[in-house]
Amino acid sequence: MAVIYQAVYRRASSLLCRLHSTYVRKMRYLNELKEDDSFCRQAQTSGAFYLFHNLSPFLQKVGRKYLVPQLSATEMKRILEKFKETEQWIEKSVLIGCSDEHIPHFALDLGTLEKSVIESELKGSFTDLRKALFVVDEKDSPLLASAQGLLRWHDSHQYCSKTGQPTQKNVAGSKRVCHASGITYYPQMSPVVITMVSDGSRCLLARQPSFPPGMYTALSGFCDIGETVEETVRREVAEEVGLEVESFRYSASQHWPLPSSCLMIACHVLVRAQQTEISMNSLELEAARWFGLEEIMEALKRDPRPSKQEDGSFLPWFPPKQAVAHHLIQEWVKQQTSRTA
Ligand SMILES: NC(=O)C1=CN([C@@H]2O[C@H](COP(=O)(O)OP(=O)(O)OC[C@H]3O[C@@H](n4cnc5c(N)ncnc54)[C@H](O)[C@@H]3O)[C@@H](O)[C@H]2O)C=CC1
Ligand SMILES: [Mg+2]
Repeated sequence: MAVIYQAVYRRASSLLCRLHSTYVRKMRYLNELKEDDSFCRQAQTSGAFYLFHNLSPFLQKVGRKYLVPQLSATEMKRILEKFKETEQWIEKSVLIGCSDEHIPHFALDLGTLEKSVIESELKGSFTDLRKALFVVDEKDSPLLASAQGLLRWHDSHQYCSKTGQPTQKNVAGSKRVCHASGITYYPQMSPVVITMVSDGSRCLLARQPSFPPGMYTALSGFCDIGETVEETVRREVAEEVGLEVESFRYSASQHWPLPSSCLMIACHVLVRAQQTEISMNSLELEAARWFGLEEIMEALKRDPRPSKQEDGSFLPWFPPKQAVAHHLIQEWVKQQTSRTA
């Protein structure tokens, strides 16, 4: 009965969907795949797969470009047969999106299979995510970030934290259930604010001791439970550089997978022009200082990597364009230049 009901429901929603835009149809289709295990299992047989090995994505270098290849279900089967593995492996995959034509996209971690064999078979290499994010085409880095974030969450949530029993993932990988306690676990991420502080004519950037030499970026911090985004921004700016936020403007957000899934919420704030003396928290930061517009524009021209001077010091440089911090710095420059024009 349930099967007939689902078929009727699907037929009715597909008729209705014809009236919707491509985007709406895609989102409805993905939602259905998440909610309906048998529909998703069937979709896996015609899906496209992105491969990972112990959370490192598979890339192919073609000329100077790094591509993120998709494997068809048939190619997946061939690889698994080579290892004498069954197609049940495909069930370990997680849904990460679909094409406009409704080809579902899955990510699959082949961590227990011999890495070098897959690499030579598919003519590419599993690449550390920290490198991969910055060498692939800009449109592919969010895909790698969300796929790896989801695979990492499944890898570290295989047991129920209340009963210690194994949890089972649904086919799409949008949740895990402990059948002993009835608890459903959903993929987690931590909200983090990233704040471009300005006093009206200068902006404040800082560095942590773990950053590569010379790299400065906007202040960041995890949201505490119960806080609003505005409260986190106000607290982090006070904690890290001892300044009072006067006004706040939301800019953009980004999923950031390092070291594990964060939702970066980027904003601009102004501090009181009469109170701009930095009192840096040296437990968290190694340096924090004001930058003028010209110095920022010079640093933006540099490659995003350390460049050592003859005297042993490093010129300031900023995170690459894939990071939302870069977007904040560019926005600040635009705002300052339009003001002075
Ligand atoms: N995409 C981008 O442009 C940027 C991303 N980030 C990311 O923002 C995140 C937070 O930045 P921080 O300034 O280090 O944060 P932070 O200033 O809050 O300090 C980190 C400390 O917060 C505590 N903490 C509280 N909740 C935590 C949680 N859910 N997970 C881990 N630690 C937690 C820990 O004691 C940790 O040592 C980092 O993961 C970093 O990779 C930071 C700057 C730029
Ligand atoms: Mg911080």
